[in-house]
Amino acid sequence: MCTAATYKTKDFYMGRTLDYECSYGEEVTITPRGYTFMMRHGKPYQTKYALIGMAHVAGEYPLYYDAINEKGLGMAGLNFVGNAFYTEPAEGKDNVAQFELIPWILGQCTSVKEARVLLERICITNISFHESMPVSSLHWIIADQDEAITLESVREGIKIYDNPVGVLTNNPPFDRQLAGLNRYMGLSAKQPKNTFGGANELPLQAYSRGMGALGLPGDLSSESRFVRVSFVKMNSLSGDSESESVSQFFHILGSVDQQRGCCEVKEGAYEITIYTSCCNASKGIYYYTTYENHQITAVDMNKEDLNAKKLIRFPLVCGEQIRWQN
Ligand SMILES: C[C@H](CCC(=O)NCCS(=O)(=O)O)[C@H]1CC[C@H]2[C@@H]3[C@H](O)C[C@@H]4C[C@H](O)CC[C@]4(C)[C@H]3C[C@H](O)[C@]12C
Repeated sequence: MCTAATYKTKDFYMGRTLDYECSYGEEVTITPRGYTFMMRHGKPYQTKYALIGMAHVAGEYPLYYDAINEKGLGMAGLNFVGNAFYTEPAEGKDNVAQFELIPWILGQCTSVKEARVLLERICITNISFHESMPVSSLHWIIADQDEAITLESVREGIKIYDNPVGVLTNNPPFDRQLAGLNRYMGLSAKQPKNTFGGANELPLQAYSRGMGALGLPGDLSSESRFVRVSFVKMNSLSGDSESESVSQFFHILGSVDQQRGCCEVKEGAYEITIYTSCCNASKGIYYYTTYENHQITAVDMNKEDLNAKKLIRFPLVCGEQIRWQN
């Protein structure tokens, strides 16, 4: 399972949890401007804008899971198993393999508005990066400071949904996830009023704090995480400084954190939150924590040469960094 969310204070933030039972060996990776991608279906393509994100680097190829670009546009791919449907290349379309999609969009768009134009002629193809790698079944959130959309390639074709909550998890398809929120419209951060018996009121009491959100689902299913993180995000309050915003963002995604042992995917294998990211998309900073490193680590793309010829790679800092006080 995975969860992605956006957050706006003075700057625009976007991030995700990457939940899985094994890691593919990812690194924070900067793709500079003018980097050439050998496209599977067409002419080589050069990025106009630099991007920073989490990627598994194969040779000199960054296989991005999520990223932002230097213009403040962000994108994340989340599992969509059983619903994602990619096709053969189509005549007259921009044929883009699933693993090429993030650099294809972020390398040439400055906003969701521009991405929408590009997506009108896209065909996401079912070719794998390498025979040793499966084709991932994903859907994507694409967001900037003004709006967010969800992109799904399903059997009926390409679907683009406005995403007014700025949240994405996994199955079912996004329209059903969003409709699911209707069931929770009574939830509130305020204490509940007693309306239980209508005119025949019972003397019921709110005997504990937090009862306004009673019924908020607490389990790890994708639908429940969608509701929970949407509630937390929509009610979130923080100062707008960098540290207050980043701190609050990690708390938002903390509401869907997965602890080892709670979600068995096969005998003896458990899904965990491998990493949690928070990108300041306005400033080009990638913050992350890992399952075993709760200290926030950051990489600022603007401290690097964005016109470099090669990928700039940062292996993840893993292992708890404990600050001893005595
Ligand atoms: C496993 C990851 C998604 C995590 C997730 O959504 N978990 C939810 C599980 S479930 O639905 O609830 O069952 C996905 C997100 C991005 C994926 C990677 C990226 O797409 C980049 C390449 C693409 C290649 O085709 C496969 C390797 C890969 C390196 C992918 C491995 C894996 O599928 C990743 C890492």
